[in-house]
Amino acid sequence: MTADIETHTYDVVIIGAGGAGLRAAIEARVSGKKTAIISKSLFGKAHTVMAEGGCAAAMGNANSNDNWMVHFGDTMRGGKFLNNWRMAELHAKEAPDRVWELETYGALFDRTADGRISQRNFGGHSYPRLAHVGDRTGLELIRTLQQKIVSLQQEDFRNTGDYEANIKVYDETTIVDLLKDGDKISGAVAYQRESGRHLLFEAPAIVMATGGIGKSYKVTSNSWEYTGDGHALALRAGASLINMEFLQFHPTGMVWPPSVKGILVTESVRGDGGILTNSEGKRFMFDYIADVFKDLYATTPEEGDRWYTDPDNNRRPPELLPRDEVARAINSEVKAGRGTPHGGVYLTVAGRTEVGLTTEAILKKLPSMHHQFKELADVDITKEAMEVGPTCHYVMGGIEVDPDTGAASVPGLFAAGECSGGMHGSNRLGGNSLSDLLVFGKRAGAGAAEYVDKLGKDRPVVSDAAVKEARDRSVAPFGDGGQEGAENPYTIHQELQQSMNDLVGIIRKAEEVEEAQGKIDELRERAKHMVVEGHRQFNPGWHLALDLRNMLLVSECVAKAALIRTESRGGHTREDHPVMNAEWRHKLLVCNIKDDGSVDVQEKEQIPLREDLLDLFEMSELKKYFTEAELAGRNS
Ligand SMILES: Cc1cc2nc3c(=O)[nH]c(=O)nc-3n(C[C@H](O)[C@H](O)[C@H](O)COP(=O)(O)OP(=O)(O)OC[C@H]3O[C@@H](n4cnc5c(N)ncnc54)[C@H](O)[C@@H]3O)c2cc1C
Repeated sequence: MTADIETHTYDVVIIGAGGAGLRAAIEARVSGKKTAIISKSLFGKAHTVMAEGGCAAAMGNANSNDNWMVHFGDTMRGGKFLNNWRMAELHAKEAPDRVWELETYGALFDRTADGRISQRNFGGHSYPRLAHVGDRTGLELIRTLQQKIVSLQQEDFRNTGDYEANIKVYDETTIVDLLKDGDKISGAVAYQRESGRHLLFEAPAIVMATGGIGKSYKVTSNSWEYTGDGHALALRAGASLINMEFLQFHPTGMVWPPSVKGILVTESVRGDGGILTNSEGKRFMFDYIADVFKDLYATTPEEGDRWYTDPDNNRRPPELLPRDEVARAINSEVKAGRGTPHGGVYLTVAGRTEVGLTTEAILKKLPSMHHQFKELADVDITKEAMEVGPTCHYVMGGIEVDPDTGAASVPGLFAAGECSGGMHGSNRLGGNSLSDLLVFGKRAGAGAAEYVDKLGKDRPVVSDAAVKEARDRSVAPFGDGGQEGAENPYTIHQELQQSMNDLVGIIRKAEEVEEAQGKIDELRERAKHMVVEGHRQFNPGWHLALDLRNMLLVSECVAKAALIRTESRGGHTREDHPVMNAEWRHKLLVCNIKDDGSVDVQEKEQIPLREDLLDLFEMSELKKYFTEAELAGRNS
């Protein structure tokens, strides 16, 4: 017992029970480490469970021309060459093994006619590459990883008589602060949602796997737990964040009815043959093929449609451009007055029999979408068009890590999944997150285990004073809501969401981002006076007050980086700097926390792309992204 608080001691603590956290936990446990999994949500209800379309891996099942090099090229192209190339390389090379490994854990993917794992098309991927289970892939992924964890617990029971001897799950438990001994991680403080009681986890290694930050935005596909906790916890512990200006606005969220605005409409709808049209009935994406993609996409609807059945002799339809391109195009159509009655565009699978979308095929391939629209909007997608528009979906930015081990700059801190940064550059391709979770979850778990081995007996120690400080800080919001100057967390959250949506959203300009920064400063001051009433047992107002500390910090990172990057690239579009600038491609914006608690953003040079990887691209393509100086000396 330290500082009169329930204490648990582990080798490795994993914060987050999504795909990244569970894969990291499996690796740490099989490396012989006593491992805890902490999850803010219920076990099984992490964001990964919501993933629909699939998991990208160049297995070559649907087209034997596919291989890791093509996948690597697509990922770099999708990220506009700002990606951490080593991560993109490891990801492309290792994703197939991670998917096949899932099968050994018991995953049941959809199959091709000859019995291999079925792979579907997605935006920005040259070949059908997404291993999937209908449009419920994340559910199967989480189910399988959980099953593997249970099997490890059964093994531990056989050996020790205790299921939880070496791996234990603490769900509905939220980490509020990381603890350090000198410069090294020593543990973390949490509270339990239901009881409000605090817990202390002593551990020399922590893997952050907390997912994204979408709840800082008003219209988002993300659920309640995506409040940027891991980003903020790591930042406050001294780690750096990169690429925070890059947020993915998924082109197709529901726009109607208002209560479900933002809920995702999977990209598989387009991958399987769905088309986007405006209020004039025009397939408008043909007008939005950017120069860098000109030769890769069909220029007529006929060619685009032929591609579904004959991909080797036709180019893909522009509905399958990377997400940033499609989201901007939809935004432009709506702004030009060619939107639907509810401010979106139409997405249609009904009647697309020419690409194989019969009613039966729609129901088989897109059962969740059919159910979602029928239940939430009373729209039958086998007969009617869907109304869709952009929704804040994914953060490319995150904790800066070593690609091979997932280690952050703070000794003992590791990160994987959506809360880590670098892999996807300025824009993530659909399907590349589920594979990212598996590849880098495994690597971070192994990295953490190796770190613990190297520490030996010389483990960092938790200080009672730091635990008390964390605990006191977390209960500080309790008070009398009627007192003068008291602020309500729900009001602060609403104002933050509105500002981020309107001022640092899909299209940005300097004055608006500056206005957002002013608003964040104001909200940070007001947040100091947040008061929550009642007691600590299941008190959502209190939980939100604690989450806001993280959302405000992460929003400050997004706004500050968005102001500094004076170009448009991937998930960062500046109306006042509309062009991609090669001088910015080799620069990262790195966020750190200053002594006064505010965010400092500095430019940092990217490590140049390795020569053999550069050789995978045509010179004509590289010229679109790189400066002349960077390409000097290469054969044109
Ligand atoms: C609707 C939807 C559909 C998607 N479809 C696809 C797809 O088809 N293919 C694809 O590749 N990607 C898809 N994505 C993206 C992908 O699902 C996510 O990027 C990915 O699941 C993130 O996984 P993760 O393991 O990093 O985090 P998550 O799965 O979100 O897990 C985060 C975990 O951290 C926990 N947590 C957070 N904060 C704390 C804290 N303070 N203390 C303790 N625990 C904490 C949460 O409770 C949760 O357990 C989709 C996303 C959405 C929203």
